[in-house]
Amino acid sequence: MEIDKAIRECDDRRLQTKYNNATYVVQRALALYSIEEVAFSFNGGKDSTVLLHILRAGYFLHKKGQNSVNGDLKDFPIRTIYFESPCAFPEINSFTYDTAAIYGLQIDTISLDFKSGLEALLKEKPIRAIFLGVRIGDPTAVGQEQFSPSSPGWPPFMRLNPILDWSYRDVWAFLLTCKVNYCSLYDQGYTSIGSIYDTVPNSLLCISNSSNKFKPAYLLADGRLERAGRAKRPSTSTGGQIPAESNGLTSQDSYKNSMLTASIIAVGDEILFGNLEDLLGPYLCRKLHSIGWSVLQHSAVHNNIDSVAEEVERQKSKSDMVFIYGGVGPLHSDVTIAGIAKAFGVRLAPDEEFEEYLRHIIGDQCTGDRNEMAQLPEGITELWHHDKLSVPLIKCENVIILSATNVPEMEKQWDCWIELAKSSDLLALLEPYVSKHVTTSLSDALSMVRLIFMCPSFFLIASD
Ligand SMILES: Cc1cc2nc3c(=O)[nH]c(=O)nc-3n(C[C@H](O)[C@H](O)[C@H](O)COP(=O)(O)O)c2cc1C
Ligand SMILES: Nc1ncnc2c1ncn2[C@@H]1O[C@H](COP(=O)(O)OP(=O)(O)OP(=O)(O)O)[C@@H](O)[C@H]1O
Ligand SMILES: [Mg+2]
Repeated sequence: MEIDKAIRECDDRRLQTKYNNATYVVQRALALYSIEEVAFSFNGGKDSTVLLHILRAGYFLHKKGQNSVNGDLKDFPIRTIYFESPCAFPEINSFTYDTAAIYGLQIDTISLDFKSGLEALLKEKPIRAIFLGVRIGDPTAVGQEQFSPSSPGWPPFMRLNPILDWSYRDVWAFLLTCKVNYCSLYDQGYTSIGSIYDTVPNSLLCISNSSNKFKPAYLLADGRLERAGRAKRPSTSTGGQIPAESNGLTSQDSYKNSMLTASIIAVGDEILFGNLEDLLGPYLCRKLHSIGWSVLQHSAVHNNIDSVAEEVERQKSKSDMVFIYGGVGPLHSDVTIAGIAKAFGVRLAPDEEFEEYLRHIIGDQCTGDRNEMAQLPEGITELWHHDKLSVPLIKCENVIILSATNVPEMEKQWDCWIELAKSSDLLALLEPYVSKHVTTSLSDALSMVRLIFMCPSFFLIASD
C-alpha cells in the first residue's frame, strides 16, 4: 500500500509516530464498529485529505490482519459524506469530486447544514461513528479527544479524530512525503479554507514584490498563523495582540478607584526545604505595590500537581490576578502548568504557537515526536508575546505564569508584562496611583480608623 510504504521508508521519526498513532485509532475504530456503521466526513481541505489517506492506510492495516486485502487505490468501502455549500470554492468542489473518483469514494452529498444533515443521515443509515480531520488548535477541537461523543443537542454518534494531535507542520510533512494530490488553492497561498466569503490567501505568504502572488501553503513557517487568511471571529487566541475582553478581570468599572488584588505563588521544594532563598516573591510584592496593587497572599507550595492545583484554585477566585513562578521547565518535577490546568479543570494539549517559539530556541536539538513543554492548558491559554522575550508570557484566565528563575529575568518579564498590559484594557487598571498622606489632630486611634473606613478613596486615589 503506497501510503504505508512511503511513511515507513521516510526518515522522519516524528511523522512515523504520528502516522502510527493515527492509523492505530482507525484500526481500533474499525474493530469496534462495522464498515456500515462508520462514515468519513470529507470536504477536500488539507486536513481531510490527510485523513483520507490515513483511513485508506488504516483500513489496509485492519484488513491485513485478516489476510483479505489487496491495497488497490479504489479499495475504500467507508461511506463518505460531503456537506456541499454554494459558498464553497469551486476548486474545493472539483478537488472533492475528482478525489472521490480516483479513490472510489462513495460520496453522499448533503445540502443541509451540518446538524440537520447529520440528523437526516443518521435516521436513514446505521451510522454510529464519523471520522473527522479536526486538529488541536482548530476552534472546534477544544475538549475533544480521539474518540469524542457528539455534543449535547447533536444527534448521537461518536466523533473519531485520528489526526487530533497533528500540527500544521505534520500535515504538510505527510502530504509531501506521500506525494499525494491536494486542492490547488493551497499552492496559491491559502493555508486554511473556509467559505469564499471568509477566506483569502495568507498574507504571510505574499511574494514581496507582488500583491497577488503567493507562496504555497507548505512554506508557511509558523503553523500558528495558519488561520491568518480567515475572517476574524471572536477567539481566545491573540497572535500577539491582547484582546480587550481578555484581561482576566471580571468587570473593569467595578475596579476603578478601588484597589486591585494579587496573589503570588512560588512553586518549589527547594524553597520549602529552606535550601533556596526566595528573592522573586519579595521582588514581585514590591513591584505590585509600586503600581498600587494589594498583595493578599504570598505562598509557597511543593512541586506537585495537586499542591499547585489546590493553591491556584484558592487564589484565582480570591484575587484579581495570580502570579505564579517556579516549576516551569523541562524537568519531570516541573508541574506548575499541569497544576494550573487541573485547577481550571481542563487538560493539557499541544500548543502549536508555543511549540514554534520553543523550536526557535531549541532548534535541531529537539528530538522525539512530542515536545512536553509545549503542552498548555487547553482553551484558557493566551500567549503574550513581547519582542524582548524569547518565549511569550503564558496567561491562563487570571493566572500569569512567570518562568523567571532569578531577579534579572523576573525584572525583564515584569517590565514586558506591564508594557503588554498597558496595550490592552488592563491599561485602565494600571493608571498611576497617588498615595496621599494626611495628618490629623484627632487624638485617638479609633477616630483615625473611622476616618479610613468612611473615606478610603482619600487614601488611595486613582489619578483621574
Ligand atoms: C460530521 C460532523 C460532525 C460534527 N459534530 C459536531 C458536534 O458534535 N458538535 C458541534 O458543536 N459541532 C459539530 N460539528 C460542527 C463543527 O464543529 C464545526 O462547526 C464545523 O466543522 C464548521 O467549522 P468551520 O466553521 O471552521 O468551517 C460537526 C461537523 C461535522 C462535519
Ligand atoms: N463541508 C464539509 N463536509 C464534510 N466534512 C466537513 C466539512 N467541513 C468540515 N468538515 C470536516 O471537519 C474537518 C475540519 O475542517 P477544517 O476546515 O478545520 O479542515 P480542512 O477543511 O480539512 O482543512 P483546512 O483547515 O485547510 O480548511 C474536516 O477535515 C472534515 O472532516
Ligand atoms: Mg476547511
